[in-house]
Amino acid sequence: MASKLFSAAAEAAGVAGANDDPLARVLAPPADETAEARAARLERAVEAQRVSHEIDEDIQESKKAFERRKKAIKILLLGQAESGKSTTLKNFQLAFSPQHFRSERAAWRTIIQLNLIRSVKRLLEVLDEEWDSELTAPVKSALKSAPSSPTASSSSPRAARSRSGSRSGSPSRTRPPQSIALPPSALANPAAGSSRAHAIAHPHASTSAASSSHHPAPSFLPPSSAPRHASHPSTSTSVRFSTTPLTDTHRRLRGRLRVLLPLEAALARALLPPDDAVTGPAGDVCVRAGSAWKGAASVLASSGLAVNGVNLPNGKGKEHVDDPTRTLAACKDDVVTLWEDPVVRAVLKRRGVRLQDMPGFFLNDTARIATLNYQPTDDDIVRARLRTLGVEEHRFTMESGGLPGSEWYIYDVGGSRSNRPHWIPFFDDVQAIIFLAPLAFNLMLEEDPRVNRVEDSISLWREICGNGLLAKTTLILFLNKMDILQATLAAGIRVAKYVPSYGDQPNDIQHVTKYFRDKFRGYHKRLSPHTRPFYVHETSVVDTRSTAAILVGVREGILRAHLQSVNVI
Ligand SMILES: Nc1nc2c(ncn2[C@@H]2O[C@H](COP(=O)(O)OP(=O)(O)OP(=O)(O)O)[C@@H](O)[C@H]2O)c(=O)[nH]1
Ligand SMILES: [Mg+2]
Repeated sequence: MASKLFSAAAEAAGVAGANDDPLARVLAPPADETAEARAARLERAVEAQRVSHEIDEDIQESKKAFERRKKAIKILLLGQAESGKSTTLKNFQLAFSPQHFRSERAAWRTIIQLNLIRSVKRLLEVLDEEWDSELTAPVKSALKSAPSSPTASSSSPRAARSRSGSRSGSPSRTRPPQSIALPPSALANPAAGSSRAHAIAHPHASTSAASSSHHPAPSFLPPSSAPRHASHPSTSTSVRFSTTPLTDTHRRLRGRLRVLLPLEAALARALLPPDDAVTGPAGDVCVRAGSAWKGAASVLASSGLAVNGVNLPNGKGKEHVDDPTRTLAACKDDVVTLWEDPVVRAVLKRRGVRLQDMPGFFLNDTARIATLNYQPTDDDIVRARLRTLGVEEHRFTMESGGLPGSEWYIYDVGGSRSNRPHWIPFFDDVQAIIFLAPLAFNLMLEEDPRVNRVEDSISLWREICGNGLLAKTTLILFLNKMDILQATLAAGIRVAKYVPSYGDQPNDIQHVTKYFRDKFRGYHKRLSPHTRPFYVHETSVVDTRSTAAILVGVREGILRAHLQSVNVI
């Protein structure tokens, strides 16, 4: 259309005065036009025609893309933060578009290094908390005449964090238990909070009730156990004495590993322009949807960085960043020694910290990852943690299976509460929702540590089931992280302690899964605007093999429903 206008103008310019077209008259060259002016005018007309062609082609392309998208199958991945949405997406890519998945391998190397550094950082924090708390440990009357130690009279920020119980391998993990408070028809009423793992008895715990009001509560006690006022200040005091099994060797290791700490921020800066790199609630690096982090990370991973500097791929010019790969490799043995040390493990256990439950946990693989020529395996990529912000669109062309060559769009969303309003615009244009709900009955939300994770998942599920915009959408529920549920139950953690209505049913995986599955099924049945089938799968999406088998079934089911809805079958 645009090109027709310009060609008409160019033609008119060439044959000015040859007809009565008013446009041609307006565009006609002046009668006394020189040869040079004519040449310049014709050149401009040709350029205008070229631009016009380009615009026409763009419009055609957009129309085709719009048509393609309209016909394509669209899936929305929903669920709370850390439920496994992005991991499910990676499984889709690995199963149905493996070439594309593997083309991003280099980008994930940097993220996995970041994940490893983050775990080391957390490990060092726990050791610091341990050393801090030994300085404030109270002792009883044997020392009652001793003056208070100046080191014990105030609390360090680390010790304060430790007391608050808000930090652990998985930040929500060490919260004192809170029972799930679901709507009346869901689970039972909340029960009073009680102590759990992190309140492991300390050798001096029994003395705490008498500790002085001038001294902070000992960090090994949950906040609820800490006395508000001292009843007998004269019977106890705090002095500096060693209660920790950690030794000078541990201090030396910690000292050497501190070199890793600045790398996290430096890598994040190198990966992304400031507007795209964001720090998550747990202080982790995350990126906004649509940012070019994969390109930047690939460049960073393959740039063969010099020891002391790197040209940043984000176009911000030169900045000096220690080569993370070399620094990590230099620290490899120290990280392995510290992580495998039985005393360190005992301290972690006593403090109720399970680093292995942290998203993006790679400490067990340090010897393999902290090397100069590390290349991530498929499993590493699937297990890597990068928080999603906003909504990411991923387009697939199916390489095999039903309807090969068909186009699929998968939308991966950020699951934390502040991200949820961004989901709604996608509701009226998707055929299926895969809803991920880990049965983390003993964990709290990171963004609101008062809210139990299963409670949050169930109330989200209720909203999805009852939403009118989604009345015709296929809902597929993944009860995810079954491997973690299995380990939690095997560790003797009882569901009834957090979900009183669970009662005295057996605390095994079959009964627990059935209990929660029935809750989800009940809401699906009761709240769906029209009757629709309830699809549910028990998944551990970090297990790529079993997930691939599940996804083949899911894909065929969605395809069939889609074809039925457009009356093809
Ligand atoms: N053990 C285990 N870990 C899992 C499972 N599913 C996901 N994870 C891990 O949990 C972490 C969080 O998974 P993600 O897929 O990033 O979670 P998400 O739902 O995309 O989270 P947001 O982007 O914050 O909304 C990652 O480190 C995953 O490797 C699972 O079934 N078992
Ligand atoms: Mg995600």
